[in-house]
Amino acid sequence: MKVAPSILSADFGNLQHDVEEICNAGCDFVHVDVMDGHFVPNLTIGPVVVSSVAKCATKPLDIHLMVENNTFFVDLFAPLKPEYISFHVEEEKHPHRLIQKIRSYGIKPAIVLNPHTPPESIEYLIGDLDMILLMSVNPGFGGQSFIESVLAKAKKLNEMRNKLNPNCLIEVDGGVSDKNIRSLKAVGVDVVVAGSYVFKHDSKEEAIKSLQI
Ligand SMILES: O=C(CO)[C@@H](O)[C@H](O)COP(=O)(O)O
Ligand SMILES: [Co+2]
Repeated sequence: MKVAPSILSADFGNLQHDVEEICNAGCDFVHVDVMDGHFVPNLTIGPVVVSSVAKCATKPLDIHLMVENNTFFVDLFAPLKPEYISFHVEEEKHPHRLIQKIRSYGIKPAIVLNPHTPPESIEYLIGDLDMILLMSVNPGFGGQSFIESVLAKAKKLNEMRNKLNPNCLIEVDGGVSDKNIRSLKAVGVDVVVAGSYVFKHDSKEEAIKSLQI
């Protein structure tokens, strides 16, 4: 299991320190939550701050867009060369076109599904994706409780991707901890995002290792 700590739970007054700490502690990706105050009722960081994060991160960035105007934000973040840019399918009229645009920048495209969005909604996109991100909380905030129904959804999605695109990873984001990591592994999840669980631990290394099962 790969682990992407979400810097939403970092200390923004000491962001460089916290980014370096999770990278040195052995995380696989640095998860960056971009919120615009419209798609979700919260506002986070833009390309100025994320470019500082990119400079001190020694692990690849996993940018999670929670915004209304996806194309505008893809153009804004592409020069920072993240490994992944993911966007919410609920907020995109032309997801296939946006996947092509992300790939044209040399970035791996990923799609995010909110807790209520069925995996079947992306059946005809799976072949063009590098990762699918399942939200296991309602997007917008860290520190929420894990929604159990995502386990059945991940199981169904795992069957779909094994058939249609075995190289496409499944990522789960929200309320992930050592309490649910085994259940997530059992249904075929490849990558977990963990914000509050990692950052509340004194030893980031122990926290990250406890999820890398
Ligand atoms: O995208 C989001 C929230 O919208 C996440 O990436 C959270 O930041 C995860 O935080 P925890 O639930 O792990 O505290
Ligand atoms: Co996220």
